[in-house]
Amino acid sequence: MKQVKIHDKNFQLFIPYEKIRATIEKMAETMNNDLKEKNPLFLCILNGSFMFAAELFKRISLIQTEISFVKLASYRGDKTSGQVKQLIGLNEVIEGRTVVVLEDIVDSGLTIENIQGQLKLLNPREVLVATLLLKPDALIRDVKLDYVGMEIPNDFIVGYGLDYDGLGRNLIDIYSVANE
Ligand SMILES: O=P(O)(O)OC[C@H]1O[C@H](OP(=O)(O)OP(=O)(O)O)[C@H](O)[C@@H]1O
Ligand SMILES: Nc1nc2[nH]cnc2c(=O)[nH]1
Repeated sequence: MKQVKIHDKNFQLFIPYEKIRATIEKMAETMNNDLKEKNPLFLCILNGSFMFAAELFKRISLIQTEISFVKLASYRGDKTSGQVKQLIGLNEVIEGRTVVVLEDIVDSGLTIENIQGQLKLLNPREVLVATLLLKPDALIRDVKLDYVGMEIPNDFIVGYGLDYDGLGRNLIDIYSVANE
């Protein structure tokens, strides 16, 4: 069994690349059917989603489509607002458009809920969400997810864009933390 040590933790192979690729191929096929005539704007949420976004977007066969890359920036607000995560880097006008948010993982659901809320203020036609991975047992928010690649258990994972303290994003397969 393939293993890797990152910082202080051991990880074992969990989802091989071939399975990831096949999952994304299926997602793209469904989206190609659903999003015809919609001129969708895909929004890749950096950092973790870059590999998923690249693998998916090259399989989107529509001509009228674009992709853009945004990030959630943490900064200290005033004492009352506390920690605020603001969506930055969105240069496109999304009013009246179909936006497809691309996430690598939905865990608690807090991030995607925040992103959906911020995008809806800009009056898009609709905000759809595509996530490669979902941890159903970790969800604490009732979020609407339109395309889910795979459901996984509530264990910490790395690889394929996902990091452990900055490292592991370059692993081609997905690994899960080993129980020791
Ligand atoms: O559902 P949640 O519990 O909110 O977790 C999901 C979020 O966590 C990860 O991002 P992270 O904050 O680790 O940033 P990164 O993508 O830059 O690694 C992932 O890319 C999602 O955006
Ligand atoms: N690397 C990593 N980031 C996450 N963000 C939310 N859940 C996870 C996870 O399991 N692994």
